[in-house]
Amino acid sequence: MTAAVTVAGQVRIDGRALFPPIRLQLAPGLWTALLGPSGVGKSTLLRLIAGLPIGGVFEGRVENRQPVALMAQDPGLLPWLTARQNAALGARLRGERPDAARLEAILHRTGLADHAGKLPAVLSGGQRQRVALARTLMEDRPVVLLDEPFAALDARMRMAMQDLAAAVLAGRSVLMVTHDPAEAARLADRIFLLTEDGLTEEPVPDTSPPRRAADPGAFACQAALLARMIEGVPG
Ligand SMILES: Nc1ncnc2c1ncn2[C@@H]1O[C@H](COP(=O)(O)OP(=O)(O)OP(=O)(O)O)[C@@H](O)[C@H]1O
Repeated sequence: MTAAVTVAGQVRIDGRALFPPIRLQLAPGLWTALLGPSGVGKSTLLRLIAGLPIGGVFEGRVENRQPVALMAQDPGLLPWLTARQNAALGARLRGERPDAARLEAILHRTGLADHAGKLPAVLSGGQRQRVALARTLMEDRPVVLLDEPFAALDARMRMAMQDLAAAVLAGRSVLMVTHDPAEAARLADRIFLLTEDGLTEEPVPDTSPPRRAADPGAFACQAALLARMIEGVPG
């Protein structure tokens, strides 16, 4: 079993700490979900683990850093490349030939086969997000960081893409930021909630992910998470 990637410390933006010192450990080979209010620093934690610059000062360390694939909130597609070329971008940037069979299979499984020759400008928001997902699934990395990866998808497509990601990324250490407690309850082996008060680990269902949409344990987990997420909200 590979050592767990861990981010420990705190982040200051303009001198103000976003949250008290935390220690977030990814479950090796499993899915970890991270929820929390907008602006609390979830994407910043992903960028720290990816070794990318952040908008503030990090006081702490990242332990057991490993090669990552990052799917950022913004699909970040190159506008002059087709969906297929964008999906294969990682290999091209490394000067490698993309695995053509794998590329076509992933384009097919992300529902992009009929759109693979189109430029991002003529794709819908959900199609663009699926190109970014396809690009991430093409990468063969031990750690995969997903920032709200299914947020732009309709309910049916979202569930299909969740199942696809769970299958393709089996055995990877995945950290997924999401605002959707149902998504966390369906996909995660471990769930954390980050707030201005710190990081807490939340209970997960006792079944293995990906869970059925109607799984009673996932429903109960979703309800409990929602209650935790709106604690202190008036009304
Ligand atoms: N490049 C930057 N320069 C300055 N401040 C930044 C920069 N990037 C992020 N921030 C600030 O850092 C804080 C945390 O941002 P971050 O994107 O990590 O939040 P988040 O929890 O992912 O939010 P959301 O759920 O809305 O995506 C926010 O207050 C944001 O304004």
